[in-house]
Amino acid sequence: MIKLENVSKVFALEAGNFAALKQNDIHIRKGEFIAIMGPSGSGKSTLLQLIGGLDLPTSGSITVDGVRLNELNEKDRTLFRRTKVGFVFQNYQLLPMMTVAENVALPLAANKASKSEIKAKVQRLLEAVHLEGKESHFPSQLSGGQQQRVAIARALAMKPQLILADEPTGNLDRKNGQDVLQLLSRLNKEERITVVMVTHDRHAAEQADRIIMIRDGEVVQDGTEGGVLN
Ligand SMILES: Nc1ncnc2c1ncn2[C@@H]1O[C@H](COP(=O)(O)OP(=O)(O)OP(=O)(O)O)[C@@H](O)[C@H]1O
Repeated sequence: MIKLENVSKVFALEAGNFAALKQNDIHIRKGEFIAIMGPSGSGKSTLLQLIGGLDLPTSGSITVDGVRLNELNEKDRTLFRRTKVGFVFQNYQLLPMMTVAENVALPLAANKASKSEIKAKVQRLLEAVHLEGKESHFPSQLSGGQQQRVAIARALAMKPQLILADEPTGNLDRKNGQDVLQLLSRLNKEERITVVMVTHDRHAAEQADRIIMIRDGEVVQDGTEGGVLN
């Protein structure tokens, strides 16, 4: 599903070049639930951005669902992100002036679906995250956990094979965090959606099949080999 070969990411800074990721090989199978952990600044978000085609590696190759991201032009990379990947962020990234239904409908509207099609789909997506009845609410009228579930519904709108979640429970209390983790876990198990989640929270990481640890831009431990779960 996801294959990174010898992937490095170097940022050019005034003080010189900075390698945020250094020659990493990572292989993630379809249907896996992966947690990426590591200290602040170790390169976790950078890794997620590369897998999601939000940025390109400086060297090495990245293949996602048979697509070699290095070889896509800007337009195809945008299409890849829109159709293949659902992004979930720590701060939800909902549009505050839009209702819950309008937020979830955003990716569908961009795809020129008809109004009735969109309405029916939004309804189904909100049911899937147990937020039926909240269609006309604004994000500010929901709890953090509910907002994150709206963001997950939006991420699911295009039926992605892959969800990339960057600290999805980072802003949530334990109960709301649990709900969001359970939802990701259910989508992984029942819909066979591959989930790659960056987290600082050991408890959250334990939901995953495998934990990949990153330090200073390098994978230092991989759950399948190092048994970090035990
Ligand atoms: N666009 C950029 N330009 C320059 N440096 C960057 C850029 N993006 C990230 N970095 C640097 O790369 C390193 C890795 O950043 P990244 O955000 O991937 O870390 P992280 O592990 O996700 O950290 P955190 O847990 O604090 O979110 C950091 O030192 C960061 O300053």
